Amino acid sequence: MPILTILGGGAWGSALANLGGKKGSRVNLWSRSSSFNLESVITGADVVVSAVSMKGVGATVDRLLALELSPGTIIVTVTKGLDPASTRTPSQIWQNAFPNNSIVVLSGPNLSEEIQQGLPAATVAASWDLAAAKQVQNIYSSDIFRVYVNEDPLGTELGGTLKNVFAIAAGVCDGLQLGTNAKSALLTRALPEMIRVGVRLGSRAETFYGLSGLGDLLATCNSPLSRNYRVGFGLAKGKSLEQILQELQSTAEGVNTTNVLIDLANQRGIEVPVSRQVYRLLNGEITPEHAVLSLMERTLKPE
Ligand SMILES: NC(=O)C1=CN([C@@H]2O[C@H](COP(=O)(O)OP(=O)(O)OC[C@H]3O[C@@H](n4cnc5c(N)ncnc54)[C@H](OP(=O)(O)O)[C@@H]3O)[C@@H](O)[C@H]2O)C=CC1
Ligand SMILES: O=C(CO)COP(=O)(O)O
Repeated sequence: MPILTILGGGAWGSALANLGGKKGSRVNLWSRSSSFNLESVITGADVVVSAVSMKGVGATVDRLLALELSPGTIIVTVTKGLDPASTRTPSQIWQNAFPNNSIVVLSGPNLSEEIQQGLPAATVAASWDLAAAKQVQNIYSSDIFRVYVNEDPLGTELGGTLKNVFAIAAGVCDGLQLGTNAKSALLTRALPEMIRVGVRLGSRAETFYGLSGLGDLLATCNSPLSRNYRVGFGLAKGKSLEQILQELQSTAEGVNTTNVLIDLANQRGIEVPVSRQVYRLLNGEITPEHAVLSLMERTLKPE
């Protein structure tokens, strides 16, 4: 029976603990408020899943570095964010800290509330080490959770990370009641923007057409269960970002991701028109209506 240790007892960590238990793994769920110590649940673990938000990744890596993690332990990262200081993804941070361990990215259209209700979903386990990805596939696949594998961890991770920026835009679109045509245009233009960034950072374009890219874009941009969508919706309804985040009482990674993405785009000269309007909106430079107008009035070009 595999031993699975989840780090982070938030919405997604809790759902992943339940999903892991369904398939018969022995599951430990650890969070900073746990009464047991981290070492006791790391020792002997076959798989350690990091389910903390971006702001907790550095501290979690440091905690594990202080312990003896076996090189045979697979590290799975499910965080959908970018590090503001280095612009690196969580899997890059984990790989850098643990060069001898296999790192697997688990990402897809996986709204935790639906999964906790037992509704069916699919996802992707991605790694340079395909055997490790397949091990995670076996541990997590069940009658309600179908896991695919691929060998593009960066593309898989960036799909789940970048779609949060567009989920904010989609929330604005729905909050302003712009209609189905506008929403379709937004989501369709979001995909090449994600691919442009992903390919420049070293991912494969085709990964973004799969579950972790287009799949997660559709789920998150169409669901009020998404916290990032709710950020955009709230802004369109005239609430301040501060008030929205206070009411959410949960993680909306898209806010930080937008800021880091614009840094990256500026450094590398990547064209990200939709993300740039989301950035200006989040930073109080424009109104939601002005953001829409700016996109409509861009220089005309071929599709
Ligand atoms: N909810 C969802 O539907 C999905 C979420 N994700 C991603 O998973 C990640 C976690 O999201 P979610 O569980 O929903 O968020 P929550 O807001 O529910 O939980 C936040 C988690 O991050 C941890 N955390 C926050 N700050 C720190 C810190 N400074 N040090 C250590 N740990 C910290 C918390 O740890 P602790 O438990 O110790 O308090 C908690 O586990 C995000 O990147 C999100 O994008 C991915 C797929 C689906
Ligand atoms: O990533 C998610 C679903 O795949 C969760 O989206 P939110 O973080 O916007 O709630």
